[in-house]
Amino acid sequence: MTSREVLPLAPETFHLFDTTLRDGAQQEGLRLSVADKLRIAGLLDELGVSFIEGGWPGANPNDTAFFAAARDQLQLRSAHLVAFGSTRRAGGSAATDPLTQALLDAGTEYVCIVAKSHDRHVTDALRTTLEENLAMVQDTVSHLVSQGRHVFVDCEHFFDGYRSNPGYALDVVRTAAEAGAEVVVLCDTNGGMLPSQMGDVVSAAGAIGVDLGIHCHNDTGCAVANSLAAVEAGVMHVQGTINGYGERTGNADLTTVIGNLQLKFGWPLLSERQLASLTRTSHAVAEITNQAPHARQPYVGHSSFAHKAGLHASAIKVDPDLYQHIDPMVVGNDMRMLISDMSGRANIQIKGEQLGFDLSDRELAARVTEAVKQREAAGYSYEAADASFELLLRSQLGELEAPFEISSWRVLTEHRPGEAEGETYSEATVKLVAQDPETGPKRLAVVGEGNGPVDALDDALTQALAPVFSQVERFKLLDYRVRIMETGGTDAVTRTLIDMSDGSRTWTTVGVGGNVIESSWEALADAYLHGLVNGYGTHQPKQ
Ligand SMILES: CC(=O)SCCNC(=O)CCNC(=O)[C@H](O)C(C)(C)COP(=O)(O)OP(=O)(O)OC[C@H]1O[C@@H](n2cnc3c(N)ncnc32)[C@H](O)[C@@H]1OP(=O)(O)O
Ligand SMILES: CC(=O)C(=O)O
Repeated sequence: MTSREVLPLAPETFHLFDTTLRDGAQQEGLRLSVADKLRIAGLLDELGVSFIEGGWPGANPNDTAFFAAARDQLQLRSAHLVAFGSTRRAGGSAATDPLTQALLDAGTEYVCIVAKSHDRHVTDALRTTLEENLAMVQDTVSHLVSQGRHVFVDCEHFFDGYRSNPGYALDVVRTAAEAGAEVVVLCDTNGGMLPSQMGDVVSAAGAIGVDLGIHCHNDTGCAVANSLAAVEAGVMHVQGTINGYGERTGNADLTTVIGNLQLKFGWPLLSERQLASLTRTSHAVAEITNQAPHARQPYVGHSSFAHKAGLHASAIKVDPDLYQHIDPMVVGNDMRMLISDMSGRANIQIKGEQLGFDLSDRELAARVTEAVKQREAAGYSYEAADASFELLLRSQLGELEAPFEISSWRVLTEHRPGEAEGETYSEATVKLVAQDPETGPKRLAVVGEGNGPVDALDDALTQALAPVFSQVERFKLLDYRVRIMETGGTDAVTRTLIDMSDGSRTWTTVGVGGNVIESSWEALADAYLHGLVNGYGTHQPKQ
């Protein structure tokens, strides 16, 4: 881990400003209810951000209701809630502007208003004069200050505005500062900047002598880098969103910004405990917003500390720092070792150790590595299927005492004309021998039903095993993924991955076959085998 002191600024006066609930909610496909917003605000407060921008009161009933609910229900420990709005309408007065009043009615101590700072936006979008826009900034900020609010001003399109008319863009910053804004935030609204272009512009605004903030969008893929460049140029307030949610390509991802400020700049912005909640917060917010987590997200992604290549694993075995820029635990993440055809002995040894097996014997590790490579060549993929890898390992070690053996299975699917649209129905027969721990081998033959062949096989397998292993009734098939693939030659093979759960843990198996039923059956049978071998579904699972 490298850490360096970047700035003379005191970290304790630095603002981490989260706008997930306002700009994050501007993302396509993202919709937050009042309850969602309250939950996310609670998570952000626990994480330790300084400000939580909650939305635009008066712009829509949901945001207005959020601020009303926040007043009654939200008890923030350290963060301040911020209401967002804009400068008053052209030609009006802040004192009588309905949206400015709604901002005050939100009842927050802090407000953030967006102001135009690009001359062409003033003349073409606002359709007013440059002087009137300055008057709008002055009037709105001073009115809000006179009503006891701490005011931040977002200078929209500041960087494009500075390129078009630097004097005017700076006049907007100066006007906001003179009217009482505590922080003037330079916004890369179109997200078109590059890190090397930030410093000079930020320094020019800094010469005005007001505290500056930065708000970057990610249209060049540089939102985080641009934010850090602005911090290096002297801003003391960074705006961003959890997981980089936001309009178009999103905002600066605050999880990455925090990781970098704390672990690379060496600023203790969050406590150790708060920093260790970064991954959990990112995933919890993804869950609430119903967005799939981004596996390769820096610091907090599922793959951020996942190692696949054999050479990497062999060095990691000596010292994990050799292939990791930080200790993943610091941000609440974890190192994962992936098993694949790119594995060498070291991957297998580390993974085996994590699963509780001693693979220190080089020959044994080499034999398992070879078995993995052979099976991967045949179409198996162990990267996501830890449970199948564990079964392979047990079998290679001669430690697999199978609690059941399949004698045969069969599945039929038929279409039955019904009263309306008819129905498709599947029936499966499974014959097996279960090793009853008390009475010995027991031969069982069962017919299962389902709305599809895999469902019917699952039903039959559960029914067949349940008389001997009642815990299988807690096993539930959670997810089922099929992929048709070519392997070396001309024949296609089908690979199936199955996620199974017993309610408290989830495991994944892989099956491969010449058709979808065959591969599904292998993954399904292995999922039951893995669950039983490990004692899942019982109250006291084997360790
Ligand atoms: C860069 C950003 O992301 S800023 C945040 C943007 N977020 C949003 O727009 C989401 C919430 N917005 C809304 O619900 C609506 O746009 C509202 C309620 C704010 C306004 O709705 P409407 O009154 O129907 O106006 P509409 O959205 O069509 O146009 C915006 C108006 O605000 C004006 N306006 C735009 N920016 C500003 C500003 N900084 N200060 C004052 N007025 C502004 C526009 O000129 C336009 O005026 P017009 O009605 O005279 O044409
Ligand atoms: C204010 C804001 O969201 C922007 O300029 O992008």
